[in-house]
Amino acid sequence: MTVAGTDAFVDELRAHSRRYHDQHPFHARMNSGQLGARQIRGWVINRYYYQVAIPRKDAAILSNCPDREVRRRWIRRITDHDGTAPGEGGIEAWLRLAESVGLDRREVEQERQVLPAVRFAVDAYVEFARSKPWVEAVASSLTELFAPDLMARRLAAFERHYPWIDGAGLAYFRERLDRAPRDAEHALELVVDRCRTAEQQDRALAALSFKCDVLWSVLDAIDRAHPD
Ligand SMILES: O=C(O)c1cc(C(=O)O)c2c(n1)C(=O)C(=O)c1cc(C(=O)O)[nH]c1-2
Repeated sequence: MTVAGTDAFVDELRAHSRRYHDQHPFHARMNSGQLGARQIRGWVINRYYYQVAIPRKDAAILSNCPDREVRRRWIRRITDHDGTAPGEGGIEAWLRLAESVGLDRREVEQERQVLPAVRFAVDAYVEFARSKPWVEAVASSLTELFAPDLMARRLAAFERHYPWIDGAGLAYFRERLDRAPRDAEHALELVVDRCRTAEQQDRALAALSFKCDVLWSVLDAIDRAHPD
């Protein structure tokens, strides 16, 4: 569909919240305390594959982006995930989450238990960033507009329903509460600024739809593999 002014465009981007993976039945069960330890572990193991793909996806955006100002801000996303020294960064925090749900970090890092459909979906996201114009790849990151609400609900749910998980393991989600809005605001600014024609706006909307599908497919695969 074609949109006109900036407000209508932003409204359409935000309307993708209806397709965000917070609506997925697996997340609904997670947030209402219905998942068992095996299901939580399966989710953490598979989501690790997404976490390690994110900085590679962001490096692909940087490599396609000729604008120095944009690169200067975007590069923070990579150091947020990788850290700047051993023992730091979001991926390390995810591994601590893995340990606090009872997993062995080496087992998680080996990625042997990652489901084929999760690999396909996450690899498709990285490939999208490599092969599409950088602004479209930035638009695909805009699911992060919807992430903070889900993070807040997830934190509350883990503390309330899963007391067997060490609270220190939840640091990753606490950090995302601040970082996701910062990152999403920057991405939204860029997309609104660079997508002026109806065609550019349609491509940005399609990129965001694609990303909603990536996240949904990841959860479909995890849900199917861990019915109980
Ligand atoms: O747990 C989640 O529900 C969730 C969702 C998303 C998202 O909406 O894409 C991201 C993350 N977490 C996340 O941790 C993260 O670092 C991240 C980076 C990106 C991105 O597309 O650049 N999305 C997300």
